Amino acid sequence: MPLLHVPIIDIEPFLQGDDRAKRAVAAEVDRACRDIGFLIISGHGVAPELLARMRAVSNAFFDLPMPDKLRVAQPAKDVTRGYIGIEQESVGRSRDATATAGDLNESLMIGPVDAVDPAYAAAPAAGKHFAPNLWPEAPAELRDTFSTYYREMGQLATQLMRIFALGLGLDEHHFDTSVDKHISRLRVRNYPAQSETPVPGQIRAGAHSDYGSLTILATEDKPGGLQVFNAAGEWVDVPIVPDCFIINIGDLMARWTNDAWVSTLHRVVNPPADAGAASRRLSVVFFHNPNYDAEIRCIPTCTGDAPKYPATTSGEHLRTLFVATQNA
Ligand SMILES: O=C(O)CCC(=O)C(=O)O
Ligand SMILES: [Fe+2]
Repeated sequence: MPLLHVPIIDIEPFLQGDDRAKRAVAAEVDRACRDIGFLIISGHGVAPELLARMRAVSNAFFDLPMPDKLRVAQPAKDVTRGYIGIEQESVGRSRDATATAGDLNESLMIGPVDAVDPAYAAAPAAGKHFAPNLWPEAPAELRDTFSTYYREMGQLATQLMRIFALGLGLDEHHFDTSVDKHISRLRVRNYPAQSETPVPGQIRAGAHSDYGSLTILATEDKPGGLQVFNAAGEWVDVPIVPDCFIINIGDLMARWTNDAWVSTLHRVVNPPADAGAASRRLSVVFFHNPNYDAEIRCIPTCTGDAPKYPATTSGEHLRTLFVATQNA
């Protein structure tokens, strides 16, 4: 019987532990990724104060007048940087070309914060994955806080990829060289309180799956939250557990495992009409993506089946999916 709800897994024994403790964590994570593609982690070691700072600077940014936010507007559809306004994106289109309703959230996004070899960053295959970040002038602490958080999430994601490797029966360090120059994106999403009824079919974030290797989400318990589509075909709420992160795998990881693991459909629903006024919600989302030139070729031992997908690269896979969801 597959898991039908998102499990909570303490990863501290992996971060601290001996070989047996590590394998026990990896086995639980493997089961979650196979069955439902989502898990909640405790014992991750990230300081709650850092998250509190992230939330404070992010809310302060979204509270700025629109002209200030537009100073760091996303420069082009294939550049995953800057401010994206309400209804400018329909994430549902990554899976359903007919999903056109604009999502009811606004967001601010950054990419890598530390310099890599300039020739590597400027190579044609790098595309826009090392485009410069657009930093708002206010709030003043935003740049430092986002950069610290980005680095911290990069480290946590590397550990999660090690758990993944072990869970898939590979050497713990199997993915290390594919993620040492990761092109992850940190995106904060503000879901404003809802005073008007959305148009039919329009929700806070349309049903989609994430694109990359894994996502690390910190959100808050507000009316109108995250739901995942389980193996029984039901939408189930993801519980918000204090000081825990919600982790899910993305399409790239599913493809890498030859679909042994699932990149699960999820969405953010509208609050009930009578709770709309108190429903403002902030999500801090770290989309972990391997190096742009990491080759994503179905790992033969994951299923024993013939590869379902041709080999691709992380950079190409991500660019295609992101561009498809941006509205004119
Ligand atoms: O805000 C959330 O809870 C989830 C957001 C999400 O799924 C995404 O940004 O891909
Ligand atoms: Fe998502």
